[in-house]
Amino acid sequence: MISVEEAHKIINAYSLLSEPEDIPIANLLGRRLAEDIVAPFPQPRFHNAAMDGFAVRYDDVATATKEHPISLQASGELPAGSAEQLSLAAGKCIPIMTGAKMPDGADTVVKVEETSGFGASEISFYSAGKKGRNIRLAGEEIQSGDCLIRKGTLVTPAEIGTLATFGIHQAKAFRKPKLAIIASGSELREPGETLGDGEIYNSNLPLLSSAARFSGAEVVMTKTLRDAEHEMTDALGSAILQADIVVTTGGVSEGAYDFVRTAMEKRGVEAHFAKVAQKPGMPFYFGTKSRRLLFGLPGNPVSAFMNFMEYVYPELLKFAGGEAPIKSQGVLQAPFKCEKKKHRFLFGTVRFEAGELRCTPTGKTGSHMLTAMLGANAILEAPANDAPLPAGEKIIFSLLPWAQIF
Ligand SMILES: Nc1nc2c(c(=O)[nH]1)N[C@H]1C(S)=C(S)[C@@H](COP(=O)(O)OP(=O)(O)OC[C@H]3O[C@@H](n4cnc5c(N)ncnc54)[C@H](O)[C@@H]3O)O[C@H]1N2
Ligand code: MOO
Repeated sequence: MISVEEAHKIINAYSLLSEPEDIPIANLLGRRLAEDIVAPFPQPRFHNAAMDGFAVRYDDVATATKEHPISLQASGELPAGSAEQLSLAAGKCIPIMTGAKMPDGADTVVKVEETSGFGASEISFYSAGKKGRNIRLAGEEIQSGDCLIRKGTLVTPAEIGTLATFGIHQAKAFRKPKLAIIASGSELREPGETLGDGEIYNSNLPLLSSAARFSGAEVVMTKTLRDAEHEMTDALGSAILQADIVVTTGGVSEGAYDFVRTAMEKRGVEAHFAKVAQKPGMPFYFGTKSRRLLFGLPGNPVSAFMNFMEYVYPELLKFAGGEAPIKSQGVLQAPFKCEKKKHRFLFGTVRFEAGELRCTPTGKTGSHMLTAMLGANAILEAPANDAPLPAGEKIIFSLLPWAQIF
């Protein structure tokens, strides 16, 4: 049996990173970038008007007031998008719209509200504002060649908008992992079916498939098997063909019908460990085969879920160019029952109250008690300890990916 730290160390040594691919901007949301994005031109690209109004030489209107307006002759017009490079002569003004290129010789834009308005050949100016006012200068936001977005960044609407601003219609991004999930257990029936004596519903498949989607992974195969070695060997064979990461639940401990380890061996998977000193989730297999990671999770739903979040979820994120989620610390509001020789994981709640993060563990501690997860927003954890951690002690927690601190 190895420790949680050792299990992480071994899995980390086999972490996968997908090969980058060119992705059009419409499909980039939620992906991690596999390249730095560099500004192909300055932003703004050219000096342009920030207001609809008149391009002027400031000195021509410097003393204008409502009581003593100054009149200038209007010539030409500059709507946004105009390629014309006009030149402003002294004593004149040019009507200009927001976003239009500044004419040569102009140093200020007076907005139309501070004038007699568009449409006449003679314009009265009622105020000049400040020299340089209402002009967006070329490069004031970004210089050509500046790094806009770093490799590894998760693409959100902010990145999509920035790429579009610079006319970038595709970028190199990491592929999302393909995940296969296999549930084994002759006692399992699917929700919607009728239960026979001694049977239970298969909660692990829907539980893990739905959790996986929050990582961005693509679930390419789900299968439920009876406890028969050839069924597991066949399913592993097709999972290895289709998926980057394979997860099984059940059949991984000491029972007479626990075939995961032997089926993995038959498929030529190299085993790295099969037991971790933790509760829940102690029977836990990890193996690798030709750029595939294979996780044999225990059948108990809480155990399967805890191990999925602790070990598999980070690998799904890393495959797609991300990083393992960061754990935080809060203050216990009730005692946390530790295990003497095992690392303990429990569902719990984290609230922000009186300036601190307050953590309360669930009272449902059994690894078959999946309803302990209802209302939980975090997984709390503590290393092996002879006594419970008392209220007031610090406790480590991981926020569930779909939850918030309340
Ligand atoms: N002699 C020993 N027995 C057990 C040990 C042990 O070390 N020695 N470990 C116990 C622990 S801890 C766990 S956890 C379980 C893990 O066992 P398996 O991974 O082999 O899982 P199964 O025996 O197939 O199932 C365990 C439990 O979970 C239920 N189950 C299975 N699959 C599903 C599913 N898809 N949806 C809902 N529930 C599921 C199954 O009916 C069992 O009740 O082993 C202990 N035993
Ligand atoms: O490792 Mo098991 O999950 O304690 O029931």
